[in-house]
Amino acid sequence: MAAPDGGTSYRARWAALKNIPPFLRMVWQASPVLTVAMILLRLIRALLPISMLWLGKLIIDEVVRLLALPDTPQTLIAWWQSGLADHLILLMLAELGLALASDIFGRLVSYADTLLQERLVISLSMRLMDHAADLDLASFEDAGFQDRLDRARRQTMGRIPLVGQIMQQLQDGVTVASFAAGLIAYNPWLVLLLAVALIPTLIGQMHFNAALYDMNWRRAPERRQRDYLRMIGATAETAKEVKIFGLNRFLRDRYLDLAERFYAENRVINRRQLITLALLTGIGTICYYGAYLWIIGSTLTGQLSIGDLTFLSGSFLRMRGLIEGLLSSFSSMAGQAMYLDDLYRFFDEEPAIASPARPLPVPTPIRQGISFHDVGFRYPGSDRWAVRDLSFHLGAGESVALVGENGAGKTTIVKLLGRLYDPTEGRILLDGRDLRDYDLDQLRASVGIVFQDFVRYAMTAADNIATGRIEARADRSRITTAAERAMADQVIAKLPEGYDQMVGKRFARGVELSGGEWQKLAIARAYMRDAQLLVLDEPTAALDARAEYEVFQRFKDLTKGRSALLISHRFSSVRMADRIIVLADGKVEDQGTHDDLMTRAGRYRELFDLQAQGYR
Ligand SMILES: Nc1ncnc2c1ncn2[C@@H]1O[C@H](COP(=O)(O)OP(=O)(O)OP(=O)(O)O)[C@@H](O)[C@H]1O
Repeated sequence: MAAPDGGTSYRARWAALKNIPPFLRMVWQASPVLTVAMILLRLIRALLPISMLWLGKLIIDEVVRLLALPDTPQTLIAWWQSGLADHLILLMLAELGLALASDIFGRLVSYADTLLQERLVISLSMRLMDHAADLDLASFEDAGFQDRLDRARRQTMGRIPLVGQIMQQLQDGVTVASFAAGLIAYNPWLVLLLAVALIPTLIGQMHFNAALYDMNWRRAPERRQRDYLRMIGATAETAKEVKIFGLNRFLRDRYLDLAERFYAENRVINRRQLITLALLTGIGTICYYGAYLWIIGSTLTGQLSIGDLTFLSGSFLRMRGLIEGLLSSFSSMAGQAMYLDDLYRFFDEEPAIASPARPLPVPTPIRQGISFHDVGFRYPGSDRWAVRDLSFHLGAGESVALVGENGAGKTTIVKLLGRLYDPTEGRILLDGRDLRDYDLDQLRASVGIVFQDFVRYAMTAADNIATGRIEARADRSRITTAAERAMADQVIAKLPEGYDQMVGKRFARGVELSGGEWQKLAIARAYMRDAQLLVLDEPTAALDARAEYEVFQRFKDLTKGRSALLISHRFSSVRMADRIIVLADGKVEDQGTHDDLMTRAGRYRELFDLQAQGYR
């Protein structure tokens, strides 16, 4: 994948500003009410600074005017009684009112800001999860995609403050415009001076933000590796092996090596930034004092009043701070907007596996079964065929076992059955129609697969089973029945909190289970479904021989009338199937019942004898 137009070019940065409107649309979608409230609050707040400064000027001019009067009162009470200070008092009250309002609006803005950001996190996270669920499994197994996903996930959290930043930007923009209007009224050159002082800083800042983005972009794969090393160096899942094999040193050295390279490049860019920006800011300061000189000079020559002096120098000071802030946050905003590309690119990713425009309903019951016709499949990015010229039939109501050595293609067949992938060549037919013609959700709902590497959810035991049919999560009797069928009920009976026991060590109160116990929970998931085709892809490897035998025996009984596919390396279990398919190098090498296969001097008998010998 090519890098986006060199992060170092300003064009890329300006172009990234186009990402802001869609981002604002997302903000709006996250909460229209809060967005409107935020804009109104900030608009009011934007006009308060100039109003207060102007009142300050009026107050000073009034004081100067009063002091210049002949025979001024000598005490405060006398001032009060004379009524001369009435106007001044009014002005001061107005100033106090504005100061109070400014405080209150400030608090309201940060309150609304926090709420809006929270809403955005929620809404973006939901979109991310929904979209990830729609994408193909192939995407998740692709390293390039994982980098994109990683960046997109980061964006959901990392870009959230951008909301506040854009809003602040708008607010400061309005404030600056109000000050600029004031300055222009006095002397347009003042505004120009200010611009000359600040533009070089803006360009410098933009340049360095782009360089940092560019580096982050290029280094995403390494960063993922670095984070992965840190993760395996310090998590509960890996602690055992890391200790026993003494991997700590190896992991931290590799981590350090990657981290140092990252750090070195980061330091170079940051150092350059330090020097350049220090110089540019110096120019800004000189210009600022030039303007200050003009203001003081004009006051001395009587062109400006003392109130004007305070107003102008106040405006100037505030504006400089504001514009500097605006420019730097504008350029950082543009920089952040470049990161948004990653988020959008992720959202733009379309799944290749989807329902057709006019999907067929999956037949219930399935009458003929499933047939593979010369199916060939290559994993994306791989030039090796995982299966090739594969043809076999899985009849309705039939139980079939797949055997074959590691890498023979058993799991690949399971993935093809669940349409996690589509064949590269050939066709898979369900009751005579291509799997691709059926409604995808219905198809997946009619197969129940327990994978070899099933997920161990850090949730309650009941939820671990309910994931097999999450809509039935509240149906406790369905869950307990599924548990009994999978012999998981015995596991659960031993848990202090039974079905409501948190399992796994990730969270507090969690109880760790043995590998076999986890497998029983996973198998129970299959029984939660009303699947017409049930697949056990070797989820029984950690079960002892007796337990596996029993699981398979029950599986066979309980799936009567439904199609079942069993994968196991244990021949004692495999022989229970109506038919056994022997796979080698992604092809069907032989098939038949156990007895058939044992009469032939093929791979099946060889493997069977090998295993049997081990037990003698
Ligand atoms: N995600 C993947 N990307 C690329 N190649 C893969 C992927 N998964 C499997 N393969 C390759 O496809 C071939 C078949 O793998 P598969 O997992 O189907 O074998 P299996 O028969 O289930 O093996 P095992 O008994 O070890 O589970 C293997 O050569 C494997 O290297």
